[in-house]
Amino acid sequence: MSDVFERLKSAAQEDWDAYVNHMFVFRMGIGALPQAAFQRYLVQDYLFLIQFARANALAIYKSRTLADMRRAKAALSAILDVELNLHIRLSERWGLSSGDLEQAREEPATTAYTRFVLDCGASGDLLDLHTALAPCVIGYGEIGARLADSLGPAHLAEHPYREWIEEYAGPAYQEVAAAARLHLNALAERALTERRFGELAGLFGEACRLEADFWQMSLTI
Ligand SMILES: Cc1ncc(C[n+]2csc(CCO)c2C)c(N)n1
Repeated sequence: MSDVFERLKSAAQEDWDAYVNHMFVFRMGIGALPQAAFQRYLVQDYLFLIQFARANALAIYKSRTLADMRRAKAALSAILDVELNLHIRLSERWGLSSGDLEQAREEPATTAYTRFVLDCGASGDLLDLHTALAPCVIGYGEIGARLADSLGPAHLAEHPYREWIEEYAGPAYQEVAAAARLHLNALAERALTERRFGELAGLFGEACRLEADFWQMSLTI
C-alpha cells in the first residue's frame, strides 16, 4: 500500500510548500525572526495546543479499537506533559506564567485552525480527524529536521531559537511524527476508498493553509 501521507502531500503540494517554507520558518531558521513575533507565536501556540489536546481526546472517543485509543492517549499525554512545558519554560523567561498564557485571548487564526480540526473529528471518522491533524504533527517534524540540518550543531548551539528547533528535530519528536505517519497509513488501509481520497486531500490542504495563516498571524499582529 502506498504511503497515504505522500499522496496527500502531492495532492496539496502548493499548500504544503507554502506552510513548511513560510517566511516565519525561514526567518526563524536564520535567527532573524524578531523576538516579539516568536513570543506572539508561542502564546497563541499554547492556546492552540490546549485545543489540540481536546482533538486527541475526541480521537479517543472516535476510536473503535483499543490500539487507536492508546495512540490518541499517548498523543494527548505528549501535549499535556511535554509540549506545553516547552512553552511554559520559554515564556517564564519573558515573565509570563502558565496562568497568563491560559488567559491570553485567542487570535482568529488560532480559533479558525483549531475549530476546523475539531469539526473534522466531530463530523467525520478517525481517518478524517487524523488527516486534518497530519500537517501539524508531521509538518513540524519536517520543519524541525530541515532547520537543524541546515544549521549544523555548531550554529545551533548559539541560535536564538535553539530550544524550539531541538525539540522538533530531536529523536523523541521525530519518532512521534514517524508513528503518526504509520498510523495514518494503517487507518487508510481500513477506511480509504479512491472516491474518498479527494475529500481527504481537501481536508489536508485546508489544514496546511490554516498552518500558513497561523505563521502569518504571528508575523503580522
Ligand atoms: C500551529 C502548530 N502546528 C503544529 C504544531 C506541532 N504539534 C501540534 S500537537 C503536537 C504534539 C503531537 O503529539 C505537535 C508537535 C504546533 N505546536 N503548533
